Amino acid sequence: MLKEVVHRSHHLWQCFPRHLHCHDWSPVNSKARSRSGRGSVSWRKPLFCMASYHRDVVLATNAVRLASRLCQTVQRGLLTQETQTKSDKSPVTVADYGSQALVNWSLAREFPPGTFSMVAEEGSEDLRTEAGAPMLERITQLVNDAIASDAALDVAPLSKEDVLEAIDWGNSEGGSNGRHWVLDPIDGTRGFVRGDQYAIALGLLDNGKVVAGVLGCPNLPMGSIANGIPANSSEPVGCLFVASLGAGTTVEPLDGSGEPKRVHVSDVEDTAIATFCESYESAHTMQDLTANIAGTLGVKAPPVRIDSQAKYGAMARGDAVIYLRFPHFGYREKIWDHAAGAIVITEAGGEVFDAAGEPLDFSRGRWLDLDTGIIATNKELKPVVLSAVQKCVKDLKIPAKH
Ligand SMILES: Nc1ncnc2c1ncn2[C@@H]1O[C@H](COP(=O)(O)OS(=O)(=O)O)[C@@H](OP(=O)(O)O)[C@H]1O
Ligand SMILES: [Mg+2]
Repeated sequence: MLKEVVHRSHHLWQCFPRHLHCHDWSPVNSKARSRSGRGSVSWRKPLFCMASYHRDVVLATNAVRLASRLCQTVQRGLLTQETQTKSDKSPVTVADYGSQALVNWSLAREFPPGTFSMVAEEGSEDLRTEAGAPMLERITQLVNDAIASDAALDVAPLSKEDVLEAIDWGNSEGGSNGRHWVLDPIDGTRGFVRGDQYAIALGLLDNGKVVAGVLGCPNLPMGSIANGIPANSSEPVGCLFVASLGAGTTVEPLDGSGEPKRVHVSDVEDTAIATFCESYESAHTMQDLTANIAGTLGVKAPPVRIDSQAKYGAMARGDAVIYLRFPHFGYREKIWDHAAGAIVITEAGGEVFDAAGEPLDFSRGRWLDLDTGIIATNKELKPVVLSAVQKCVKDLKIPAKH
């Protein structure tokens, strides 16, 4: 089946120069028909020529929406099955693999395998073993259910082999030359298991720079979370953040029920009224250090702690003014944990940098090679935040470059 899709995509691909695609999606959408009981992830049609990454953004948005559906299904099941313990990792793994397969499959409808590079978290090795067979069965079912739930996708079901193949399109090492997609199929695994925040994070690198990013945040309220995430609120949840170089950052409902709106980072310049956000999990960031930095800055509000790159999205629309992340000694950051989030912030007018004040370098393969920590804030506050960070890091005597 994939071969048929790839063939059609390849034909499309040959018709248009790279980065400047003026076609609508009629070859895909002409087959779409409305079927009762099936929603649509609102596949967008690019109608006219726009900035160079517009087409990539459209594809990425559709891919993330589709993967979000699968993740929502799995999380719902995880939280409702009484026999399922929350410490059981298997549902998470199923969702990770399924989300990665769907994003890769979606991109491969337009970029034939072999013509796009994807740096993603998962590989299919374990699923190819006898022990992995039941899991592969379940993933294939979830992937096909997600595709079937979309009225715009009238394609034959994927086989198990198709799913394995799609997962493995994510095995690129990235690097400083050319275009590389970067995917975290479920960022914030622990939040996912708890029933809290997580994100499907898809970025695009061009010659080592992040040029586009899409964050699907299925549990993030559309309204501000500056004062934390309200329990049992009637606020609509599910946000999609989209950013591309020079085009700004937008947020819209993940379910396609509303229009994208431009967002901007907070313009607060007084640290006494600033808020900061950080990882929910204390194992993921040195919360003593971040408290110290916040204290040095005179920040009074308690931290907003949420999982995943949903933090970057929340910050991009001004819910928090500062983001502080300081993993414990020895942890190496991976590019898929920050690529999409970083451009969501920078295109919203913010800055993302390490403790040396340098922007993050995504050109070195699967890992980020940074000085201590990751910090984000608005341009006005960067000098004062950086100075507080450097003072507190020095006091802590953390070895540089960890
Ligand atoms: N020990 C340690 N230190 C620092 N960071 C770690 C660590 N272990 C994991 N990770 C990565 O953190 C990703 C989760 O993002 P956050 O840390 O922002 O969220 S949270 O901790 O769940 O609140 C998480 O992403 P996922 O693995 O996709 O969930 C990890 O890549
Ligand atoms: Mg992650």
